[in-house]
Amino acid sequence: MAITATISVPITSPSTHRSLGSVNFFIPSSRSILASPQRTFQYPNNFRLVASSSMTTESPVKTTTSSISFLHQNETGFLHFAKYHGLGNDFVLIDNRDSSEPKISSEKAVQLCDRNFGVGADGVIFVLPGINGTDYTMRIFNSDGSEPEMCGNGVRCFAKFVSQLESLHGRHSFTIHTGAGKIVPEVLEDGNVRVDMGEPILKASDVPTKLSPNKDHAVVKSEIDVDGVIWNVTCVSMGNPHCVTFSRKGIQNLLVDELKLAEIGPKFEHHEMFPARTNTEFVQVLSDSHLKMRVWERGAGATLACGTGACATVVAAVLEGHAGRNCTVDLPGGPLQIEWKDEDNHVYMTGSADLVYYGSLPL
Ligand SMILES: N[C@@H](CCC[C@H](N)C(=O)O)C(=O)O
Repeated sequence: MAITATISVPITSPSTHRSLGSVNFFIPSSRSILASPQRTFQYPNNFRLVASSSMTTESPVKTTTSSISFLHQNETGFLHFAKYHGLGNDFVLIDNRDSSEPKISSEKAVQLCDRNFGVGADGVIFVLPGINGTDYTMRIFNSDGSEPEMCGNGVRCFAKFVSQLESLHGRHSFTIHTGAGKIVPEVLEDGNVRVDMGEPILKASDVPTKLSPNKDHAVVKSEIDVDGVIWNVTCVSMGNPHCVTFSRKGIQNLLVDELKLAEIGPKFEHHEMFPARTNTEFVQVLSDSHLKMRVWERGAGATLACGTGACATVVAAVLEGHAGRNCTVDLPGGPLQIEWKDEDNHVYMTGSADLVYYGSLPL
């Protein structure tokens, strides 16, 4: 539950010194946070945002109308957004329910995602009107401006954002149209979100990968040469493509903390065997129900978590015989609970999604 401890944050135009609005910071409950006395944030278009004051928060307070009204502001010329994260995989969320076209371009999304000159995020997510009988549509731009089909952590953040926009309380669920088809998140009583992520796609040409299928049209524990090193990979699509590896020549169980991700990740992402590029998960098996994973994301690089990647990891672990269908996947940003159900072949993901703050930007 978010609270309403608010720092007064005026946005002023450097040229006219005119007030342009404000940003509210909502601090997650059960934490005590001391904001530094003077913090400066630089936003695109040379607008400067200065937060001064300090505060502590000690007890959870229910979200009040001030956060709701902040989200429903609609002066023209401003982009109102919410910043959320799912285990450190962070997103700018935009209420786009009044139009089926995203309010900002992919170029603008790249600027917003910049961690030095923008808000800083792994992607920008739009809440659009539903299509094909669904309640909402989700679209997302990666931080490089490309548009993926799906985002697991993003869909949990989307669910929490929609709950706030629609003032939904208690346990509730809705349907979301995505590039990966219909996705159904359920916000639980404890604030976590459980998502029916649908069926994994294993057919090589649909992932897509040019690696030769070796098991029922799928690529399971196949060798791939990446810059002279032979890795064993299983390819899975959760709507978006994933290449999962547990081992490479000479190393049966990867020690993921030792990997130089920034060096190896891009070589997988742009490998000729992946015509749509790929997300890559490097996985260490801790037990048959506990995996540790680091990810290099297509279009975003090394992130602290990847929901679709955690789902693909458990599917690959089952196919390679490393684990059972119900696993905890530890990511750098925290754990996800993943179940690949035998009965319906769907993958279910459960994890947190948290509000960081609300903000406004001149468009
Ligand atoms: N972090 C996301 C995946 C976002 C999309 C990905 N970078 C892609 O291009 O496929 C997740 O949590 O699933």
